[in-house]
Amino acid sequence: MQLGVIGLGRMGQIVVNRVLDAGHDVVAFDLSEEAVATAAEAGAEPASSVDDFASRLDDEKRIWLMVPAGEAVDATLDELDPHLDADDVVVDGGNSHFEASVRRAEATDAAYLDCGTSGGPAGAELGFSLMVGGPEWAYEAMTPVFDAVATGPAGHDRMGPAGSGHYVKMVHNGVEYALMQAYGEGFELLADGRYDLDLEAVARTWNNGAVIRSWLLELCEEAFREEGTDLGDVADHVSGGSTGTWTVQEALEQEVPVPLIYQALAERFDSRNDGRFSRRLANRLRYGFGRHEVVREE
Ligand SMILES: NC(=O)C1=CN([C@@H]2O[C@H](COP(=O)(O)OP(=O)(O)OC[C@H]3O[C@@H](n4cnc5c(N)ncnc54)[C@H](O)[C@@H]3O)[C@@H](O)[C@H]2O)C=CC1
Ligand SMILES: O=C(CO)[C@H](O)[C@H](O)COP(=O)(O)O
Repeated sequence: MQLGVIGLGRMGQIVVNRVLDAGHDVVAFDLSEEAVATAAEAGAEPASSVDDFASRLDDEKRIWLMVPAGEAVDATLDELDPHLDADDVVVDGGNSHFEASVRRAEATDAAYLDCGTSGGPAGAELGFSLMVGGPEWAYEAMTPVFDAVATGPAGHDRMGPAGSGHYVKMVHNGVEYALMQAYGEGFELLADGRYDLDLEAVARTWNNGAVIRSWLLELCEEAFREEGTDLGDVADHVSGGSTGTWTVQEALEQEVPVPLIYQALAERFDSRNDGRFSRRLANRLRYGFGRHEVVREE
């Protein structure tokens, strides 16, 4: 089978490599010539533009987009659209908002599959977990590619109609935030608590048979091993947050309580503030009602 891949960054190169390793052909394009050259070295057929890319694909085009979510997806689809018809399949494997995916599925002539991709660059060896939404025939047509990119046949499934794949991935990321927060709080208590503990040893012990063992906990173990039990100079700053924000917005709309996911998201936002206004005001209000001393900045 032949697959065209657009977007050859951290994730796209893995898609290329895994599909090539499974014995399929790949045509590759990226705005970065360096990224195209890397894919070509791995065995992909390089393309120099979207038009050139489309001209190298078979009549029934099978395309995987792995560009950043948002404008890049729309820009790529705008350029691809004149080359697409109803026999073609386009997969968006990025972290797009599910409503954008529904809109794009309606707008294009091709069959559109929204594919939530989990595993990250670190999961390259094992393969990814793929959550796919869109027409059943298109999912079936892409099965050899999904088998190659995922951990295998059990690593992907069709979640439902257009949007459902990215919807499930959005919630997956919300769960990811809450799990990270829970591990973070537990290790913070251990770090600041009564015993002088080696947190790498704690994580390793937990990872061997404990109820709370997981890949994220293995990554905690790795972090303590590589950064030290006090995390060295790793800053109190967490970036990102779009998928968690969408999860909380959707939970509010559906009136489903997700306090843990919200709290984890709020902690991220809080990590980017040097001095929280609300806490400074609380500091001053305690003086207002109780004549408690105001703690002043040095
Ligand atoms: N890195 C991760 O852990 C994961 C990322 N994702 C999602 O996968 C998608 C890609 O992520 P990464 O590979 O990490 O990003 P990246 O930034 O490493 O790579 C993106 C690539 O797309 C190319 N690109 C941007 N606009 C383009 C355009 N209009 N036409 C052609 N190429 C274009 C860039 O040159 C770059 O090579 C994003 O939606 C991301 O949210 C999903 C799961 C995990
Ligand atoms: O989807 C992912 C993991 O599952 C990606 O790593 C994503 O980039 C995480 O972004 P954010 O931290 O902003 O949610």
